[in-house]
Amino acid sequence: MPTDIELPGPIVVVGPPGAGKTTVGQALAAHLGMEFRDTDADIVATAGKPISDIFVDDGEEHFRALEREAVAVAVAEHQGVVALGGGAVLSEATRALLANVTVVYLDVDLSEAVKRVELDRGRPLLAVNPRATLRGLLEQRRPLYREVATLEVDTTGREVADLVAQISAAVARRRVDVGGEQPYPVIIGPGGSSDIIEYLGQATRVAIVYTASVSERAELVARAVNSRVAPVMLEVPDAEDGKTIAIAQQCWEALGTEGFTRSDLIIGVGGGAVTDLAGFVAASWLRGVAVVHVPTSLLGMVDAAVGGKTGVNTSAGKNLVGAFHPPRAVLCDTDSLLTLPTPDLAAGLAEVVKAGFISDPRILDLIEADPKAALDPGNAVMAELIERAIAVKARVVEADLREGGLRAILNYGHTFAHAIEKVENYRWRHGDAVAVGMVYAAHLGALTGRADLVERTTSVLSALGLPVSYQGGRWDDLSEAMRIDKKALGSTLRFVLLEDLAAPVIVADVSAEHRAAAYERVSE
Ligand SMILES: NC(=O)c1ccc[n+]([C@@H]2O[C@H](COP(=O)([O-])OP(=O)(O)OC[C@H]3O[C@@H](n4cnc5c(N)ncnc54)[C@H](O)[C@@H]3O)[C@@H](O)[C@H]2O)c1
Ligand SMILES: O=C(O)C(=O)C[C@@H](O)[C@H](O)[C@H](O)COP(=O)(O)O
Repeated sequence: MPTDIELPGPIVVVGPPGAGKTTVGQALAAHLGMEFRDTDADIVATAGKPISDIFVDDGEEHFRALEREAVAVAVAEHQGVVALGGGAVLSEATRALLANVTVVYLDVDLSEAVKRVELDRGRPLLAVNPRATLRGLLEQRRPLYREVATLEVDTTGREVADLVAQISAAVARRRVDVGGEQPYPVIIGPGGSSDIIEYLGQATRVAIVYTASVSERAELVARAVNSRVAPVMLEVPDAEDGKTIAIAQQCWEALGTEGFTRSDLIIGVGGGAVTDLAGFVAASWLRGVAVVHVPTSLLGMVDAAVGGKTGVNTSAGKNLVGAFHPPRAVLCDTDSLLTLPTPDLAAGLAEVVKAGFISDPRILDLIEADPKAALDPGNAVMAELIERAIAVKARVVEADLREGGLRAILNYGHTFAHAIEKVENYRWRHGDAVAVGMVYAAHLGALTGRADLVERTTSVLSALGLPVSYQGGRWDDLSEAMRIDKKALGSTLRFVLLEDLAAPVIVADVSAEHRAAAYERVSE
């Protein structure tokens, strides 16, 4: 995948002897393409003798002072992975050096720690009776490791590769570049929203559009912005209630009052509804000011905030008023996902599944292998899914921003989904509607002689707890709602169907009989 890894500074690895700081630290550094550094090795180089000799000749206190100095230098200079000696956290001054650093605490249970250190007898504090000594060390130091840790990982009985995948997903930021006429980065990873300061440009005024549900996230962004400009906070109604022309109008009024000019900036902090609205306000104010999206929902990260489609709903249908307006950057702070309710995580995964069917079947394999992991924001599987889905969208929108052709494939399942949303007065989650819409499209595909992906579609969506059917007896309303679809040409409806997995086509000749028959099959 065409992605880079960005680190928010060095990653420091701490933990007791036998936890695997060197082995895991080196493997993590290799995986991230970074350098590995070990403060014990730095101390040996500075002192010109082995650590055991420093303990014997100069005493532990002297060693801790050398260690403090080595940690201070490493944290200030190094951008890779730094492993500290097991006792480094004993010094309060050393712990203070770790206050604003990403620290991974590797833990291990006593028996496995004993086994591991018995293979490595060169440790001064473990020369005699390692089991009792280790037990004492673990009891004394565990609270101190926890005090400095950003992430705690139990290494007992686990493979190094598995640990590396978990840690890198949890601490490293990834980047997907969206190319095309107006390129921009999508940054993915924990804590990413604080990067906002890099994307303020020349702005002397900044407006943050957000909903009450994510006020803490908006506050974090506001604090970061505030070091340059005091932002105007524009709280809007939640979800689709905020995606209206009336709310856009209120935002325009606020921008007018604040005297927003073309060099100023709008930031959307929230789910897809907020980023669609904020993007539309930015696209229309003075015919276009910059917008940075900080999506807080999974669906916002993998789809809505990326690609430059912005808009609001009207009484005639979903997203019928809008503009193509690419953002300056998209900051996917995956810490946000920790507060997102599971049904909203699942709804976001519906768009990820879509990316799997239209372009990247590895997504489907990953979800089918472990649907629970796919729904777990702390799991490396979810991190990989986010990145893969964004990469699919990036490759499509950079080739066809204004949906002249290819981009329509991103609408797979959406003709029926948007009809459900309209008929349900926008009270259905978008992702839930897309799930049912994909089952409908799979039936249409099978009915029209293409690949039969109905079983795979329903099973992968059901595994995520997503709906796969819709109530019967609503065909007239639904087919009326489907008439106003942005893919339609004149009175001809066009559907995205799959010739096969990852082989989408845009089809204009789906008969009324097939459309109605697919509804019968998807209805409960
Ligand atoms: N522009 C595009 O390309 C594009 C693509 C896909 C979807 N969309 C649009 O995106 C919208 C759907 O996005 P969505 O699923 O994010 O819905 P949403 O914006 O309505 O958010 C869903 C719910 O989650 C809450 N929420 C968001 N982040 C949270 C967090 N971190 N913690 C707790 N609660 C949180 C919201 O307040 C809301 O109640 C639809 O309007 C859809 O049309 C646009
Ligand atoms: O980005 C696109 O293009 C998409 O179609 C992505 C869809 O997942 C998304 O729901 C989008 O908002 C639908 O666009 P619309 O043009 O059908 O309103």
